[in-house]
Amino acid sequence: MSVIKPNNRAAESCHNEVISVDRVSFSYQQKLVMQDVSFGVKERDFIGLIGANGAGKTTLLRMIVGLLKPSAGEIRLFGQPVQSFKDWDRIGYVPQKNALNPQFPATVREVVLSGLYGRKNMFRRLSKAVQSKADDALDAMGIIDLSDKKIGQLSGGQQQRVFLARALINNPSLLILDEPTVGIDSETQENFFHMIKHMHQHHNMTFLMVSHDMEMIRGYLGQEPAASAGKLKFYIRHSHDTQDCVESNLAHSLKGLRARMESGREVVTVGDRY
Ligand SMILES: Nc1ncnc2c1ncn2[C@@H]1O[C@H](COP(=O)(O)OP(=O)(O)OP(=O)(O)O)[C@@H](O)[C@H]1O
Repeated sequence: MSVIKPNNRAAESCHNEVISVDRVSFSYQQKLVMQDVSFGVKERDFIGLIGANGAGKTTLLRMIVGLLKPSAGEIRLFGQPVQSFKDWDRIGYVPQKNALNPQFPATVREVVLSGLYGRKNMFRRLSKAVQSKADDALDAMGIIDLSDKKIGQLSGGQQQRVFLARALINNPSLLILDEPTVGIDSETQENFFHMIKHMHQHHNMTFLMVSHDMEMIRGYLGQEPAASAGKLKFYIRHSHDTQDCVESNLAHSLKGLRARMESGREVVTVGDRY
């Protein structure tokens, strides 16, 4: 049995849990891939998931995004069981890269817009607002100039940026990335990591990322895994913005106090408590 207890510091934080994996096991037919795995991801955490080939990393991500069903246990997203979760716009998922056929007919813009397919009928004329969302995502990835190119004709690194732009079009708060830099040259890899660190630190996004790039993982998330389950290892960097937790707790107390005062249940003179 491998159980990762939700991390203590994260459990104390004021941030909500965005992913909760509770005693999950999974088998493909008779083949047991993982057993009794538990872990939690809080808002603004950055989790690096590491493990040897075949350890079950992709399987775990596919269960989290609802593409596979656990054989046992439960997964919750933003507090909802994954099987009844509807708010997929809050999550961007970039699956493991597959080399695209150079004849693949879609343009970069069409691939990015397909991130909205769940909600939009693509046969309708797209509104200006939707087009501008695509522009924003393309711009954020630095590929706006490639908008009208066929995606199959781009390099691996450029294609990966397109898939990330597709995941970003809904402005998600959680990004799940499965080996996003496989097959990408080291300079592009470095730019890519720079970009996602920036999104983590300045746009308050939460990340769950599978990677074999130990240099990046150790450099950003620490030298040692914070937890492990079977062959899976979890490197974790929490949000350090304790200040906004303090402010959020204070705002919460003040709101409660105001409500009590308004209902006449409590009389407080300034200076009584603060
Ligand atoms: N569709 C499938 N049917 C049967 N077995 C599968 C299937 N997909 C994966 N497996 C097996 O499940 C195990 C876990 O696979 P998974 O792809 O989750 O591993 P991984 O840790 O992501 O590996 P890698 O680092 O190579 O991407 C492997 O032994 C794999 O062969």
